[in-house]
Amino acid sequence: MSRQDLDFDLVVLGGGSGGLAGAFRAAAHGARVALLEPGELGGTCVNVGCVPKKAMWLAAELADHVALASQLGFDVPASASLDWPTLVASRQRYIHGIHASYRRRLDGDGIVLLPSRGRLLDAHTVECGNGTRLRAANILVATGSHPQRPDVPGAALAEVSDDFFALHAPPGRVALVGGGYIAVELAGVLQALGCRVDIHARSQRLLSHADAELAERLQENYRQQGIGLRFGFDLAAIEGEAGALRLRDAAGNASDAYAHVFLATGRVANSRGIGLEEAGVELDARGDIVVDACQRSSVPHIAAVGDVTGKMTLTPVAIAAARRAMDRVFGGQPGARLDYDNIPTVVFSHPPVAGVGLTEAQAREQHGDGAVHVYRSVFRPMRQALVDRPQHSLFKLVCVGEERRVAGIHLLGEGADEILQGFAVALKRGITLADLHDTVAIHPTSAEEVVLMR
Ligand SMILES: Cc1cc2nc3c(=O)[nH]c(=O)nc-3n(C[C@H](O)[C@H](O)[C@H](O)COP(=O)(O)OP(=O)(O)OC[C@H]3O[C@@H](n4cnc5c(N)ncnc54)[C@H](O)[C@@H]3O)c2cc1C
Ligand SMILES: NC(=O)c1ccc[n+]([C@@H]2O[C@H](COP(=O)([O-])OP(=O)(O)OC[C@H]3O[C@@H](n4cnc5c(N)ncnc54)[C@H](O)[C@@H]3O)[C@@H](O)[C@H]2O)c1
Repeated sequence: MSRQDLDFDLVVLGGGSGGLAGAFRAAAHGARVALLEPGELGGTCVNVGCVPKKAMWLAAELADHVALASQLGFDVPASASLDWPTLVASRQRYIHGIHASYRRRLDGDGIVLLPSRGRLLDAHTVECGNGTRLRAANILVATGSHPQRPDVPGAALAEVSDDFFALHAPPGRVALVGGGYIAVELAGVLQALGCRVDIHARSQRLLSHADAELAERLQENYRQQGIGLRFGFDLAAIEGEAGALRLRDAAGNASDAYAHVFLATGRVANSRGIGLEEAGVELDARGDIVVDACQRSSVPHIAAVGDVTGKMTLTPVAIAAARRAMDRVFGGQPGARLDYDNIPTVVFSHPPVAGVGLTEAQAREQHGDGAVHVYRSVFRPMRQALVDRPQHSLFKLVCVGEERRVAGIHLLGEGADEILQGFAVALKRGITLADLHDTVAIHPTSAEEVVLMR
């Protein structure tokens, strides 16, 4: 097929984190690119994920700071009332600015934006919603994921994280089902903004991906803040009517009544019904697109990145994978691929949980108990100590071998979200405990605890 027979060098399905990053990088390499996005530019992250979530998290932090300020003698009420619509309006104004800036960049880079859902007719042809057919040498699938609802009676009565961002008033008494990222983040935000929250988790602890000791301490923190935690919860049904919903467990017990029930029970790839399997693209049992280390699907000129692949479903991962895939296809870098090891993560809880590398349990399993050395620092950040609050931070290093190579860094406490990034670079470079000790501390900070642990 010659270039003249094709409409584009690349058609991208999805204008979220991965799709936009892939389109921009391909265009930078000189490719003729079309991008299909039926919704708002920016996808989940910008519209119903990281960005609005962080805005709400910042507001929740502010609520806490107001209380602190009052204890420190400032003439402010101990609990300031929030005009929720004003907060939402500021948040949405910020998000509209992101949409506009993406539109300008697409225009500037000569990328054709089609406000349409795409469907593969064959391995080189994408059909838009209005029937237009685009022939492309390469296709990038970055269609993301959607919330999964447990298959129980009454599940439709409950809401999901998308609905949380559509709230125009504080939701009052709230149940969150799930013990992962979203349940933990929304619980922290809502409780800090004056709601009463219970988490109902199927697991025996929160945040199964995180170091167990940090998760336990976060649980203590959440209980102190008044968040109800129920573990081993097996959801059987959701009953009642809007405004007074109850959860029933498998043993038949009914919960208190809640004004809102939010399901945060994982997400499912947007991979069905868009012609992928018909075009020869392999999906696994969960519906994730199967890709190799270079993001190639089972059809080599069709690449996939981000949530639709189910691999580390985070925005920076989708972006990094997309850029490298486009460097491989259009940038003359045949070996370009993302290293999925040692990707740092942050859960925006109150306080945040940040981690990179192996948890203590993973290190013990991989290297054996004898080779693992764990260092901890438990301390009260100055802001908490000044008002004699009980909240402590827990910082933890997991080192392996005689040379004490740093294999994991796990931080729970205020500032953890900002502290980890630099240390994640160091861990990826293979530093040892001695390298940390050789670095002079910055005092007085929480971050200095990382280089002072012995
Ligand atoms: C509540 C919440 C909070 C989060 N917080 C964070 C965070 O703090 N940090 C972080 O790193 N990650 C966070 N995430 C995860 C992050 O949002 C996702 O990992 C990221 O958005 C994935 O990017 P993507 O490009 O794969 O998909 P998306 O960003 O979801 O983009 C996919 C796009 O494809 C479009 N699409 C779907 N089907 C088609 C089709 N057939 N044709 C054309 N277009 C189509 C969709 O409309 C959508 O815009 C959060 C997620 C949620 C839900
Ligand atoms: N800060 C961040 O980076 C951030 C924030 C939010 C979301 N995300 C991404 O989005 C993804 C989705 O978030 P999530 O919280 O929905 O998923 P998750 O995988 O983090 O957690 C899902 C939780 O739901 C529970 N669960 C599943 N089915 C259940 C059922 N039937 N009944 C009760 N509990 C059930 C699981 O045990 C788990 O605790 C995350 O895995 C993460 O990759 C990232």
